[in-house]
Amino acid sequence: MGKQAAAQAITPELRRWIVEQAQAGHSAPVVLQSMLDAGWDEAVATEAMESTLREHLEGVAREQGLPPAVPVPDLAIDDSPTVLDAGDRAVSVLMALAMPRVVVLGNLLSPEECDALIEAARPRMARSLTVATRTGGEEVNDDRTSDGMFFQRGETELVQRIEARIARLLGWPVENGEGLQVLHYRPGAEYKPHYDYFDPAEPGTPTILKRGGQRVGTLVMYLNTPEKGGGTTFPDIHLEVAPQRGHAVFFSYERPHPSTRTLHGGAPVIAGEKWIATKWLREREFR
Ligand SMILES: O=C(O)CCC(=O)C(=O)O
Ligand SMILES: [Fe+2]
Repeated sequence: MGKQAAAQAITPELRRWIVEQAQAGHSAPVVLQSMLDAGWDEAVATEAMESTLREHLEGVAREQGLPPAVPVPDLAIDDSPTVLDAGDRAVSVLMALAMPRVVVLGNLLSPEECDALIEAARPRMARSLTVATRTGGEEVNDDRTSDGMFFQRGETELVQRIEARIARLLGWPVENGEGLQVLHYRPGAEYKPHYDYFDPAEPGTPTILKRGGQRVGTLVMYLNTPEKGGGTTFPDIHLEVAPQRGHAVFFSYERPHPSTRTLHGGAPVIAGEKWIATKWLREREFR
């Protein structure tokens, strides 16, 4: 059995040893097991590994000139639950990837909620604009051939309910969310692969960041099920999420950089149509 946790200090020597093990190609479970075999308390060993490797990777990233990592929203799925309590609803976990963080959820929205969102959005749809990082304004973008609209945060009782559910699931304040965006794709419409964070190299980005900082996470909720096509694709990781009504895909990005491998897009709708609601999460309060 391990020594008393209180008696076990995470020393610089231990940190150096952990980094050496990782550099020698030993996987995290193997390194952890050898620490346990040597008498380390499991909680202390896990914390030592996590904090050491996080700091080490952050140092390597900084040396490579990457922007610093920031905290991101996430789901409480460390112990592999099949169902999450979203307050007013039991949401299923259908697939989870750690790096990049991508989680597919089932039953996030009821069929009635999906229909009600579509009907509330329908009269307000216009050709989608994207945020123009060159200027900080908005512009029509040929990469995005859908129609869209934004709800104000908390605009209706339904929007409020969904936003509260999302905040609870992701452990991220409602105030840090942008207003819900609803998008409608007709056959042939698509959203070419892109990143949701704002490119730090673009001149308009500092203006955009004044409203709540960077985007750090995205939740795409499917409001209907197209007959064919319309999946959400992640080209870097060869993943395509099927658009099923009431399901959602969440992903996060701890720095505004392609190394997050969160390149994604809406594949062309081949038959039928596609409706989604997207919630973007910011670092801070979005006003
Ligand atoms: O249509 C999709 O599946 C993806 C939508 C998307 O990338 C976005 O709204 O930022
Ligand atoms: Fe996106």
